[in-house]
Amino acid sequence: MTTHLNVTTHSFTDCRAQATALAERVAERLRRGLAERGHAVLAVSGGSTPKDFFERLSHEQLDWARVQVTLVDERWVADTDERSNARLVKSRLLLHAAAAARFVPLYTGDASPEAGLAAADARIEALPLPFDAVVLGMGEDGHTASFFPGGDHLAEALDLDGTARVLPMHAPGAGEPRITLTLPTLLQTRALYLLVAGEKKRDLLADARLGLGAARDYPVRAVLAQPRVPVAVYWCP
Ligand SMILES: O=C(O)[C@H](O)[C@@H](O)[C@H](O)[C@H](O)COP(=O)(O)O
Repeated sequence: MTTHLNVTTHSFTDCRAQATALAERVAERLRRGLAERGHAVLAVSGGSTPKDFFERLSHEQLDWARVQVTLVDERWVADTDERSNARLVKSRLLLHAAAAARFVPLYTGDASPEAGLAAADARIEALPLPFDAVVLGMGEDGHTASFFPGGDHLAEALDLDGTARVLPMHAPGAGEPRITLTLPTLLQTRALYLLVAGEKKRDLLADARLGLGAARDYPVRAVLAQPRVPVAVYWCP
């Protein structure tokens, strides 16, 4: 098997500069989608790293009313919960110019991700994919989206030949039940970004790229090693 590592890293000494650069890049992608197709679709991650990027992106001038924004994954909690990625996107991204965007949540209000799966799947199916841009993050355990080590649907979620668009995920490190877009769904994108901060994550990513030691099995390696879409890593200390 040939391993393709089509990864470019953009390193910044300043995290605000990183957030600004990625916001400009993503806005450019959205503008191109609007110009060429009349609409654009963006999928973003939750967590703490993208906050500055979201705020910066929210000020970009473009026709947000024709942009749909969804999540690469969601913690199965109400959108009022402080762990909710929807809450984060609403409070940090869908403001200013970006307040006009249409948000497509993954959380359905059902009791479990399994119970909400069909409805969440229908929401993603209704999007005019491919995405114009997908922005991933990464945890220090090597997870990305909700592709957690030891996750109950991990193999299925990473299967490039799989047909599922979204899957539930339960994992020891996940905190709560999750729902996640699968890797083949995330790779239906015109541009793929991985936004990471900190030296520990930089080293982990370097090991994952080379397939060294424990990093060989980190779920993020599946993103770095896939042959379909180049990955642009945006890193700051
Ligand atoms: O809902 C989530 O947890 C995310 O989408 C997840 O994949 C995130 O990107 C990483 O956990 C990094 O999170 P931090 O930015 O908080 O380190």
